[in-house]
Amino acid sequence: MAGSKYAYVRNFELPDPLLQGTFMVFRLDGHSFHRFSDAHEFNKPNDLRALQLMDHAAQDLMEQYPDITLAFGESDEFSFLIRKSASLYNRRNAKIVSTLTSFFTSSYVFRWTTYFPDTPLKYPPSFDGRIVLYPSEREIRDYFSWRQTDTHINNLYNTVFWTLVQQGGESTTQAHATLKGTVSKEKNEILFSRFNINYNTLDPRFRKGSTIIREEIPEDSQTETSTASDAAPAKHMRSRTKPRTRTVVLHCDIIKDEFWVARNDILSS
Ligand SMILES: Nc1nc2c(ncn2[C@@H]2O[C@H](COP(=O)(O)OP(=O)(O)OP(=O)(O)O)[C@@H](O)[C@H]2O)c(=O)[nH]1
Ligand SMILES: [Mg+2]
Repeated sequence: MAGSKYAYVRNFELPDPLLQGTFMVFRLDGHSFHRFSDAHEFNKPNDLRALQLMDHAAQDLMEQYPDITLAFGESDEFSFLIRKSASLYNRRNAKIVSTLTSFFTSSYVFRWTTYFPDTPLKYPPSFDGRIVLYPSEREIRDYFSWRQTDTHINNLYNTVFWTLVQQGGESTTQAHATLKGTVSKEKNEILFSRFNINYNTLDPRFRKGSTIIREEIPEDSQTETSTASDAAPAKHMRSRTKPRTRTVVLHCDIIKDEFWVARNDILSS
């Protein structure tokens, strides 16, 4: 059918392909979550329910998009590694970013009541999203090390800050002043000497963030009701050669070589 006289406006749309053969890192971040966490009374410094909800939305996204091989999340953000060879939406930048951000956001809202049964949503949360391309494995490993180091720095600060306020009776202004200019060692020392808290024994979830990988489901536990990914085709259509996988949340050291050596499939293809 011939286009209308208006159809020429389409020519103003520009292609936005992402370079082939490069790793894509898709990161999303809660918009104004300082306000959102206050409005919904998140526990300070870490709200387990909020973190588990983020993890669940991230798992939903990985189950929807098999090209994602790894995810890492902390606070109100999550990063996803999309394989180099992915042809997802013809590698169109805006299409991938908008669709994945939208899917994650709706999953977050969809599962809200599971984690916050007694806290009605006061307004719709939103997330921003972006993709950064990286040429090689080195940058990918450094990228995830960067995010996990950030988790550590933020969590140590927030832990000491809120301990000074909640257990030390300091005002938030005083706590800021107490921590001003301190290095990690001094923050650890404040926790230990004043509150008898050994930072290294606190829940690794808070110290190390959430790392989500895929693992193969053993053949004998593959049932119709399993929570496996791969947007499961009918059982009789499944390829026998391609094992089904499920996503698993870990709180481990993604910075260490061991993580990558044990899971070389994350960076392959
Ligand atoms: N109390 C509490 N607050 C949290 C938790 N996780 C995230 N937040 C809040 O979310 C904020 C996330 O930081 P940012 O992403 O830098 O800040 P933001 O307000 O979301 O601002 P933009 O991302 O720039 O829109 C933190 O500063 C906290 O205020 C949590 O577990 N407990
Ligand atoms: Mg944010």
